[in-house]
Amino acid sequence: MSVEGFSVSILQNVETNYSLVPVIVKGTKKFWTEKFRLCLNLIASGRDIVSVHPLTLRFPNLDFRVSLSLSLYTHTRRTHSITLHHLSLSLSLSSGEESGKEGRIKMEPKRVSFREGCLSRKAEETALRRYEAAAWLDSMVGPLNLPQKPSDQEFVSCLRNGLILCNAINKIKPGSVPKIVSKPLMGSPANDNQNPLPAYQYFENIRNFLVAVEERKLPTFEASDLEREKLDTGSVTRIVDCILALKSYQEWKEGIDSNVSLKCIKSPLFKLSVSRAQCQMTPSGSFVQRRRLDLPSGTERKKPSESENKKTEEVEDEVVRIICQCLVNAKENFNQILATNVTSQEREDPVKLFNKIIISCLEKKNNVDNLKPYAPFSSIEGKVLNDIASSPLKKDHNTSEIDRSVSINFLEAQESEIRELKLMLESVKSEYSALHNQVQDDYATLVLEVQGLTTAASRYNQAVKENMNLYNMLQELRGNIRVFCRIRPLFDSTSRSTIDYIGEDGSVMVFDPLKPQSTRKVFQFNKVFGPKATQGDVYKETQSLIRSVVDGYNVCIFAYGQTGSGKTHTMYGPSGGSVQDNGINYMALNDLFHISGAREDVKYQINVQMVEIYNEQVRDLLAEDSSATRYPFFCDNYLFQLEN
Ligand SMILES: Nc1ncnc2c1ncn2[C@@H]1O[C@H](COP(=O)(O)OP(=O)(O)OP(=O)(O)O)[C@@H](O)[C@H]1O
Repeated sequence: MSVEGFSVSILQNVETNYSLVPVIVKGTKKFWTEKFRLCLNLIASGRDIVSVHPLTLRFPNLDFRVSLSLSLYTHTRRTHSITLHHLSLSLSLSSGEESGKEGRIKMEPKRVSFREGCLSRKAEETALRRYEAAAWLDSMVGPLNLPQKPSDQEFVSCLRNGLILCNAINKIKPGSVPKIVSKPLMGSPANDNQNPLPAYQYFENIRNFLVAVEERKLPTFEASDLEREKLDTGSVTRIVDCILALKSYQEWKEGIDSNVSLKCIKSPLFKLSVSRAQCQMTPSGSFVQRRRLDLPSGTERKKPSESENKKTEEVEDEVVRIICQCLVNAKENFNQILATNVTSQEREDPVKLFNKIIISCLEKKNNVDNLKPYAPFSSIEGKVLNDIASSPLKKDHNTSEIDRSVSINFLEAQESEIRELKLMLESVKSEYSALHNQVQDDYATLVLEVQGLTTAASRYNQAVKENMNLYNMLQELRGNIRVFCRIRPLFDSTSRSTIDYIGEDGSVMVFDPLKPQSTRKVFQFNKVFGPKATQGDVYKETQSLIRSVVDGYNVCIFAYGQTGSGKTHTMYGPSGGSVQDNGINYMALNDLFHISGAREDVKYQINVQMVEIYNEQVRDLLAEDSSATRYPFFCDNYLFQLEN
């Protein structure tokens, strides 16, 4: 990819997944500074990088000998580890002759543990900030005759007499320190380390410097931090913070690198400062225009007075100072916050990690309390705070104390509701689990019952089928053709019977009553009904065949005999008789309707036809048309359908 003539090629290193960035060295120091920042942005884009910290560009001399020191922290999701990678760029180029020569950032990844990485990073950050502060002072009031990377001792010793600090702030804003004690008093040694000023003299400079810094609401330090005996990391850090704040103050005051800074530094404090600087650089420089730049339009209704402007600026400065202090505290307590408040899961996501650190810092009581005095502002000042709290700038970065307190209350309410919802969820889950178990039990019981019923039904059907088979098998065994003999009673009581003997085995013996000594004849039948046998006795022997008809078997029952032997009496019964005198036909039809009606799963159709065979002529006894009574007459018109 190409960025404004600055050739940047990002190559993927498969093993480490880092970027190698060949660059062509052209341009000025300022050009390089901007391009390297762009370059780092390109490196950081699209990667899971916890931090890119810090970027230090050194241009110690004019032969374009460039060194880049970069600590890149990346987070590996798979192993949940944060890895520190030291990147260094070393270009050794002569001025002019070797312009255009390619340089390359060398990657030297070094894996360290998370805690070690944090400690190492903090120490490195402290050192780099010290170098940056020294470089800036050198550019402002130098030369300081310090090494490129001064130690804490060297750095503090250089500042101890206060001359450099006072000159620096006077250069930013002349007259900030009206009187600088630069010469020893009578009888005192000359200066610096060989002849340091008396303590009370450089204390005068330091005190004046700190007063000037404090007037501008910038981070300060204690004068004792410069004392040799109390020199420690915290003291040096406060001094460095003060100097770098002064540097930022100088940058926005002069409007240098405003665009680049806005792009690279995302702090709302810095944006607010830049916005303020831009307002001051406008021709009118009015308060209204400043509001238009960084606050909503709601504050444009009333043009504030001069005193209100001043008061509003003071309020803004105080808010800015508190927020700045909050961020500094966050930086100093970074390790503690990481160790106590950040879970391993949150470390996976850089955005979550950043938000967690900021929220942990903002949750300190002091930060909220510091802003409370400004909450009840009812005039312009209140609007300023409200505007700051509600401005998109604040919402984007979650750093405003006012909005933070509202957010905390909102989050607490949300957490309370979430807890209640969780309890409800647990209750519903338990109820659902109980119902689910009950349904499962009922379902299992129902399944067992259905299975039992199915089994019983299957066995019942099987039993019915077996019974039917056995029944019809029994009918066959009893004989498919059965011949019964019924003996009609005598009409005349004086006449003599020809029946000599009726056996239980179906045999009957007959003789001639006029010749009692004549030979007797014996006939064998399936059963012989005597003269006293009733209609029911005769039908009882034939009733079993009616069920076989319903089971699908063909059955025929007919009477045979000479005239007046009682065929009609047996099959129909006597005319005008009672129900008990009904013949086989009536009783058979009654059973037929009864059995077919009991079997609901089968639909039966019953047809009745009545014919007479007389003198070898067949006649339909149910036909209404006498001409159609003679055979053949079998047609549907003469069939009587009797349905259930
Ligand atoms: N078992 C009986 N008990 C009492 N009376 C009977 C019995 N059998 C027949 N009879 C009577 O005998 C008479 C003749 O019977 P039936 O008419 O049934 O004979 P049939 O065989 O039908 O004669 P045909 O062949 O001439 O029609 C009838 O009056 C009938 O009531």
